[in-house]
Amino acid sequence: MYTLLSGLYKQWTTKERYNVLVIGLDNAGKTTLLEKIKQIYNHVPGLPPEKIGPTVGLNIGRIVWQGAQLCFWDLGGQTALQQLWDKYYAECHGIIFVVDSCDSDRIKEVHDVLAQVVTTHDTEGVPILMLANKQDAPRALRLHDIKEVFNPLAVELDARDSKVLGISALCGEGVSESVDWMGTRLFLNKRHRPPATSQ
Ligand SMILES: Nc1nc2c(ncn2[C@@H]2O[C@H](COP(=O)(O)OP(=O)(O)OP(=O)(O)O)[C@@H](O)[C@H]2O)c(=O)[nH]1
Ligand SMILES: [Mg+2]
Repeated sequence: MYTLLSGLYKQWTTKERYNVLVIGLDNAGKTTLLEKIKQIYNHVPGLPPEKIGPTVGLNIGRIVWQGAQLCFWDLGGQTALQQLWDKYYAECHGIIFVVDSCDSDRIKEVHDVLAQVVTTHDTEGVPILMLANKQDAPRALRLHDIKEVFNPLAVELDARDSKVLGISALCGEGVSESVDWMGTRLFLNKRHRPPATSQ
């Protein structure tokens, strides 16, 4: 009886877990986004923006979305730290690539870094969401211009689910739409990248 009950309990409380990698150049707003996601879904205050410094290690945030656990891995974007990203590719179920829409000088760099990510074998078939962040700033490039950066990558992106969305991680604009898009794609891609389980 005990075994049966504990088995049932385990079944009820076990959740599918999906890992979402949050990457992009330094200063793009990845950690700000993670804090906003935690704030919206976990109803916790989140770190104030002025307390967020450049990421050197890994920040992890977990939320429950439609009964599944989404585990966000926010990595540092500085050039030297980008070498660490590929250690996480094989284990991630989705990728959020954050772009600083205010930094038009680094748009070519954004393209080159993203090109590397999408042409790496371990990210094959993984849904990828590109977020044009800082859309609240008056000098931000508009979504249309940012999309042009991704057009040359269309062939690589074609074989997977991908989307470009404009957001403001600081204000929260577009953040839950981004999580919804990613969550839906993680479920749809389940056969290709099965979720882990966690209690
Ligand atoms: N205006 C505006 N500023 C933002 C937004 N998101 C982030 N920032 C600012 O951009 C700067 C960098 O934000 P972070 O979240 O630390 O950037 P990051 O991508 O995590 O940077 P690394 O950890 O170095 O890779 C901070 O000054 C943020 O306040 C946004 O949506 N709008
Ligand atoms: Mg960071």
